[in-house]
Amino acid sequence: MHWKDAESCGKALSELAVKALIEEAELTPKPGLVDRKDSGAHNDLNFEKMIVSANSLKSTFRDIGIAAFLKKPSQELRESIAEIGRHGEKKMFEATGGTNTHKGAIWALGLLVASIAGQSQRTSLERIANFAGEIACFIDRKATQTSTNGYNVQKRFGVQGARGEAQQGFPHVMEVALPVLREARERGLTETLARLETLIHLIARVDDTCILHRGGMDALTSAQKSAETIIRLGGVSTLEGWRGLDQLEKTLLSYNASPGGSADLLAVVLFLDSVDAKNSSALIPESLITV
Ligand SMILES: CC(C)(COP(=O)(O)OP(=O)(O)OC[C@H]1O[C@@H](n2cnc3c(N)ncnc32)[C@H](O)[C@@H]1O)[C@@H](O)C(=O)NCCC(=O)NCCS
Ligand SMILES: Nc1ncnc2c1ncn2[C@@H]1O[C@H](COP(=O)(O)OP(=O)(O)OP(=O)(O)O)[C@@H](O)[C@H]1O
Repeated sequence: MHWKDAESCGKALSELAVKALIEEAELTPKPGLVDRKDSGAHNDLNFEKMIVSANSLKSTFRDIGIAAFLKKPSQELRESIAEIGRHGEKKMFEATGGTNTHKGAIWALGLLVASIAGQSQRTSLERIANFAGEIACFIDRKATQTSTNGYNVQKRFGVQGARGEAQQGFPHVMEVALPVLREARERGLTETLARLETLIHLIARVDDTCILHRGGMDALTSAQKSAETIIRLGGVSTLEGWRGLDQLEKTLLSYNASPGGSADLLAVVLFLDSVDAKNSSALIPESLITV
């Protein structure tokens, strides 16, 4: 995808980012998370709030796309999008009445929107993820919050969380989740099952600070083991694997914990997949497209 100006770039990318957030919320069932069926481990959240929150972020992603248009990773870029990201967090809290719905998603999708907007021509998802990682490695000198859940968990358990995932170029997205999604589609799974399979692989592998701060290391290890069991049983498209989802849900609820970080990374996967699809369709010469 490349655009004639910053505005059309920002608008196009923000539409794809918000669509990915809505698709993540819509995926049902999702163990421990808000979906169409219930609110998982979140008593202050529901499906409608997730959708209102996702839509409230349209201008945030648009503004990030505009600010990053044709810009290379730099300290200046990092700080200008951090400002927009923080403003987006404020909007999200206003839209949800104070509940955290999409903090991790604003961070990850914001960086990726900035990365794509910075490219002067169509490029690979690998390059996009690496470029986003480079932006994330600059220190935001205006960051004010120091005792967030993420920081506290990082200090206590030594895990890198959302910051590390982005700074390393989204390894769980690029090396785990995207290949699982594509392979599941190739095996003929329905889109819903393919996305659920992707989420389960993320839960099995990601050091999710949402789970850690609610339930500690026990909760994280138990959730990862439950997800791993589903994979070992053949995945969500087998009867045994499908039944394993109940066990994963029970495990998460017993710790009052939800895999919010994995859910955010699923939204990232859906976003990158839609960017890739747009890029490939743009390769078809217009003369061959019949409407
Ligand atoms: C770096 C961030 C994530 C702050 O982290 P924080 O310490 O507040 O952590 P906290 O645990 O409270 O939230 C992190 C969020 O990440 C998600 N998450 C948790 N674990 C993981 C993981 N392993 N991988 C990816 N995401 C994860 C969760 O859903 C959670 O909501 C970010 O919110 C931030 O710095 N925002 C400031 C604005 C900014 O710089 N924006 C950049 C441009 S958009
Ligand atoms: N479908 C979803 N359901 C619930 N959470 C999600 C979903 N998708 C993504 N998330 C992520 O999970 C995070 C919510 O996790 P959590 O409730 O643990 O955070 P918190 O509100 O900061 O902490 P706490 O309420 O425990 O003090 C959100 O920041 C959001 O990014």
